[in-house]
Amino acid sequence: MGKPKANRRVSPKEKGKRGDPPAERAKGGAAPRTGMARDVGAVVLFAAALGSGLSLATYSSLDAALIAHGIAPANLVGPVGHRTASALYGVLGLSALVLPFGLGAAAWRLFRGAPPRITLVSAGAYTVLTLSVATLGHLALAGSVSLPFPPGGAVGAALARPSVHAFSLWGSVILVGATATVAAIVACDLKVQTVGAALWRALAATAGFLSRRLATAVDEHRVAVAELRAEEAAERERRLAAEQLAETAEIEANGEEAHEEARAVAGALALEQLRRDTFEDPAWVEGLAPAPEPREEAEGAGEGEPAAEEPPRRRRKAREPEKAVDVRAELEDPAALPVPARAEKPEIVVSQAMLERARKKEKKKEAPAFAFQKAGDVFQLPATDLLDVHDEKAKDLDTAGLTRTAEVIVATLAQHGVDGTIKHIRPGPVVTLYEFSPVAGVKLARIENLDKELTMALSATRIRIIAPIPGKGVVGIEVPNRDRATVWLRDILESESFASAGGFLPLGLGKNIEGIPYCVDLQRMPHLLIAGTTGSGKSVGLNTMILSMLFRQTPAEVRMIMVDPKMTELSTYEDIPHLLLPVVTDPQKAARALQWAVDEMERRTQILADTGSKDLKSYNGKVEKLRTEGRTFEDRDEAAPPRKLVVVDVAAGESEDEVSARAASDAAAGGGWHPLPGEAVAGSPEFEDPTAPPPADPVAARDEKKLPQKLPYIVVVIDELADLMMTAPREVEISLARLAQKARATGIHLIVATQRPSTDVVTGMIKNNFPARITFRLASRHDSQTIINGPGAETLLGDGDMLVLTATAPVTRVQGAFVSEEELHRVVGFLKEQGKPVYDESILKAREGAGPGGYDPDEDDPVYDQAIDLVSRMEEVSVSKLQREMRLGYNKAAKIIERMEREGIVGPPNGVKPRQVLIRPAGETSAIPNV
Ligand SMILES: Nc1ncnc2c1ncn2[C@@H]1O[C@H](COP(=O)(O)OP(=O)(O)OP(=O)(O)O)[C@@H](O)[C@H]1O
Repeated sequence: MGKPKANRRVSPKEKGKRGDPPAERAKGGAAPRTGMARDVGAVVLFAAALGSGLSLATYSSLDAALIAHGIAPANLVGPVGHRTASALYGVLGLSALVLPFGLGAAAWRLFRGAPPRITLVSAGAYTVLTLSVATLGHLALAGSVSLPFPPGGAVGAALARPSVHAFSLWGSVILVGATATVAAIVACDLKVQTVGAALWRALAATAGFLSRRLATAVDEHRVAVAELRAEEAAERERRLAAEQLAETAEIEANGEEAHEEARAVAGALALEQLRRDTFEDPAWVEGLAPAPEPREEAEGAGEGEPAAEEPPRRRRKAREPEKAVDVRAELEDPAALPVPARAEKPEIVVSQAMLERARKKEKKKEAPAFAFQKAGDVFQLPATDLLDVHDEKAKDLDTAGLTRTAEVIVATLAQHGVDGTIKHIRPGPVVTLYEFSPVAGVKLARIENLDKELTMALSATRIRIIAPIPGKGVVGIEVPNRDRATVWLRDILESESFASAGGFLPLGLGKNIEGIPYCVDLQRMPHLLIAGTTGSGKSVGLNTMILSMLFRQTPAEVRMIMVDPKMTELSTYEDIPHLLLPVVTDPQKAARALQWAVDEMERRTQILADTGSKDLKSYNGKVEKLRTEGRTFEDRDEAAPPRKLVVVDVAAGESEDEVSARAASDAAAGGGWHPLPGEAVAGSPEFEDPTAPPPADPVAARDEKKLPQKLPYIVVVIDELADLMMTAPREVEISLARLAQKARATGIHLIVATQRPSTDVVTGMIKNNFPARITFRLASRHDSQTIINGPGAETLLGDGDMLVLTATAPVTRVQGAFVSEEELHRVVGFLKEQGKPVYDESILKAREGAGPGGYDPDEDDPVYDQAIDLVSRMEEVSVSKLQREMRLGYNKAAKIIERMEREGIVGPPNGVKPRQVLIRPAGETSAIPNV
């Protein structure tokens, strides 16, 4: 019988092959059939899903009538589809739509070979899901939407009723909603977290989308509002600018009444600012309310006095949305609105000069063409008609732009911790000055250090900060105008400032920043040092200065020496009758010319001392008087001999009468007062007036020659000191220093220009002796320091923008006058037609031992021997005669004459006459008893 079957262990393989129980075998044999049934089931379910889906989706209640009349219904699945859908909707309501999805999902599972058990669970879950959705449909939509079937169907209605009864509506919704969710999870085999995460993502995406849409909408709205406001503000500013310009002019004309008007305009501007502030706040939508008309605002502002404490409070108020309505109310009633201090607009102070620009044209026609022109005997001064006419229409003042710039300045400074206000704006032709008052405690250096920030904020090329403006207690911020006006030389020369500028040598420099003509008197300065980088307007400036003098003075009154080593600028003046020398271009010769000027200064000093004249003006005054009387200095001295102090030696028994008699005999012997050390007071030949007509009567001319002659002023103009300093630094430096120290009284003045203000050119000695300086734009702050003892020149704009420093006034900014080449040539041509210059070129010849002043002829001096040889052949000699004959400097000639006097070769000084020569050349018999 073998082993019992129960004890035998069988491998699973074997189980399958031969040990399978009948049931398992039957199962294994049915597998192919099961697979087929599943596939068939899947297809059937898919077809049912599709059919039901199409039936439901294309359901229409009207189809019933169509079908009744034998017409094909709209339902895609035909009358059957319509009826099926109608039944499903009727029973299940909207939840009928779950059915096709459920059938489709089941078909999909069968296709994938999922176990039928799971499919059954899923089917159960779907059923529950369908029922709960039907109930929810009824709970949520019954009575509120119009559908051709009950939203929850018959089933939904049936289930909802007891549920509502038990849990009321919200309880039922929660309960049925939870049931539906669970059913969906089971039916779709989903995890709670997955569903939660999906829901959360959906919510987040929806929220993000909505917030983006909202932000875009707000931005678009804000931009639209801002554009609207900008247009509104621009229009208002245009109107205000036009009104204010007219009113500013009226202020000047109508005094008090116009002042009220100005206040009204200021109030209107302040109100506008407040409106802007309000509008930019969160309450901006409210701010769209139309602004009150400026006229009304002005009236309101005019009634309320500015309240210093108002602005912060008012701003805060405007920023509280719930109070924005109040602000609007105030805006609509400007009469109730005090003008806040913050919104107080700076006063635009338009100088009379600027206002007159518009009226100038008419005025000019009324005025004489050349008010100060004086008719010389022969020489005719040039008329300003030689210069071009520039009737440029004065541009309207951009008050809105000026105010805006002031706001930017205040805001930028505040941004960097410097609070304050701008009270006055002073527009000028080229720059506008904003006067900034910082609050107490602000260090001015901080403001100065913010120049770059301000320059950037104002989009300016350069700005200049004057901290503080001397005598004003405010900080000046000079901002270049967008449109620079040109200052024409003709306007300056025709201005009252120039006509009334006192002094002999007025220089029409240009206009100050308020547009007022700015003229200085070279005689008072009394010398001028000018610096400026190339292209800064230095040469044009020199031309306007030279022309100012040429328009004013004849060659008999002013002579010039021009030194132009660059051989560019001053050569234009070649051959005008005012020149003492051809324009000097050789630096060596320039050094000699300077030395000559020093000698001439010494000579003049002596003349002034001997004629008892304080300065050249007083000397020329005396000469003029003597000439009208037909007398000389000698005649004058005889007519009114000087009082002489005599000492009575009482101790020696001398009486007053004896002493007087002794003094009288001394005087008779030539020991009396002598005005000149042997010099002829009459002008040296080089100072003869080249434009004077030839004398009609030679006898009268000879008598006339005996009369003293006036001495002209001498102006030495050097364009490029650096070139001279490279050639003969020591000589030039000493000459310039000596002239600068002493030449003023003698009528010799210097204008020295350089583009290199380094300390090897403008040495300490030169600088110290030139207290008056002008600087055009310089390369660095350091250079500026050298010239005007402080910064500023490096921030100038070029094109004639300059700073003027005099010994008596603080640094003044001036826009230099402009004169074109053509104008210059016209004037020079006119002058040349008047006469030719008389040059004394011996001035430029090299002199031996021509060192300034220190010469003292010793025993073996060959020059002294030559001088004795020369003098012995003369009857009379004077220092200047010896000077000319031997081409010596004045000092050297004077020293030689003094030694000759000591040695008995020439006589003592003889009033204004030359000295008598007391020797004869070797071999000749002397006619003079004491030789
Ligand atoms: N006062 C002015 N107003 C308007 N423009 C001016 C004025 N001065 C000078 N300019 C302009 O600047 C240019 C240069 O001026 P200028 O020749 O005087 O400079 P510079 O300092 O003498 O230079 P350089 O040393 O190279 O000769 C002029 O051609 C002119 O266009």
